[in-house]
Formats: sequence, structure tokens, C-alpha cells
Amino acid sequence: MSPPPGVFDDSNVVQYIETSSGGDHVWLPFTSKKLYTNAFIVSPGPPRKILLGYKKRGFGAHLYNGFGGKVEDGESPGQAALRELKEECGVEARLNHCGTLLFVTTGEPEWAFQIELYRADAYSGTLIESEEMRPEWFSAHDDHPLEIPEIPHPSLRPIPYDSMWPDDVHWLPLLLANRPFVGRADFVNDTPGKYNMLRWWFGVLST
Ligand SMILES: Nc1[nH]c(=O)nc2c1ncn2[C@H]1C[C@H](O)[C@@H](COP(=O)(O)OP(=O)(O)OP(=O)(O)O)O1
Repeated sequence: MSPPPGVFDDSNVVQYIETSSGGDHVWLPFTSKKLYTNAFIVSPGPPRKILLGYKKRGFGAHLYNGFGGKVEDGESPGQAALRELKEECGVEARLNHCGTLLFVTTGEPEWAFQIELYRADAYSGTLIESEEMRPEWFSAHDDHPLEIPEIPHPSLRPIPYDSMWPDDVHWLPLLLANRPFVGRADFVNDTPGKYNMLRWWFGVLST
């Protein structure tokens, strides 16, 4: 089970999925990585709920995502994750690192986006809508095969995977299950603003 190029050592991968959208896609080349963060607040309940943001502008506009962005010079990813969470939805939280993902797309031949993923079970402060993100709670019940089925939240919509980046359905259940993971997804960008997944791999790490 060798992980794709750019994904770190596989020694503690205990389970993985690899697939492609058909055909024989090779992993896309890249020469360097840009570091980003993405943070999710999961309120334990029961019933559990997860905070997502509707992105109003920029890359991934009109999709729901966690809160995050570029790691600035002199910042650690953890510091950047806290800053972005505060900037994008106004709150503070104790974040736990839970995964690392690599995204590569055609049209950006030199760069891969390395995203450090974080999760918090609680937050402080008041949620606000920012220029970039509109926060919204979703039911975090899960019918993932690795999980014990949960009761949906009575008044919230399920996680809107159809309005998220297409790889998220593969790893967000792992984040919800507190299972550390690594992975990579390659995209083709043949229509402006539209990204289709070519090939992907996600591995669950031993704890
Ligand atoms: N959940 C996700 N699934 C995915 O496949 N790609 C994602 C992703 N979240 C972010 N990306 C990609 C999109 C883009 O290529 C890069 C950075 O996206 P972000 O939306 O996090 O950053 P921003 O462009 O908003 O950065 P800032 O301006 O610093 O906030 O990572």
C-alpha cells in the first residue's frame, strides 16, 4: 500500500482507500507545496452538530468548507488555524490536529496545496458572518461504515456533501470519528471555477 507522491511515510497507515474517476490517471507533478489550514468545530451533543462556512468569494466560492487559509510567514500551521478561525467566523477554540491532505490541480503545475486539518469540540465567542464565510450548523450524524449510526439532529440539515469539495466525503467522516488520516486528491480544472477529481487516496493512521 504505497501512498501517493508527496504524502508522508506510510508506516502507520492501518487502512486506506485509493481510487480514480476511471482511466489510468497518473499523479500530477508538482515542485513545491503551499501550506494551508482548515478547521472544523464539532459540538458533541447528542445530537452532534458541525459548523461549516459557506464560502462567499475566492477559491471554492459557493461551497461549504471548514474555516482556514494560507499559513503566513513566521506562523506555525496551528497559529494560522486559530487566526483564520477568528477572522472567518469570529470565534476561538482549542484545536486538535487530525489530518494532513495534499491537493493538486491541473493548471497549477508547480504547486500542491498541503492542508493541515483541525477539529475542536467547543468554542468561545460569538459566531459572526465575515466577508469570506457565512457560518452554518449541520447535523453531524454519520452513516459511515466505520461509525456507530447516530440520531440526526432534529432541526439541522445533514452535511451538504453535494455542495462541498468532492473529496470531503471521503475524509470528513474520519475527522468526525477522531481517526487521524492523511491523503491526496488530484483535480482537473477544465472549466473555469469547476474542479473534478481525477485520482485520490486516503489513509487512516494508527493512534
Ligand atoms: N475541503 C477542501 N477540499 C479540497 O479538495 N480542497 C480544498 C479544501 N479546502 C481548501 N481546499 C483547497 C482549495 C484551495 O486550492 C486551497 C486553499 O483554499 P482555502 O479556501 O482554504 O484558502 P483561501 O484561498 O481562502 O486562503 P486565504 O485567502 O488565506 O483565506 O485548498
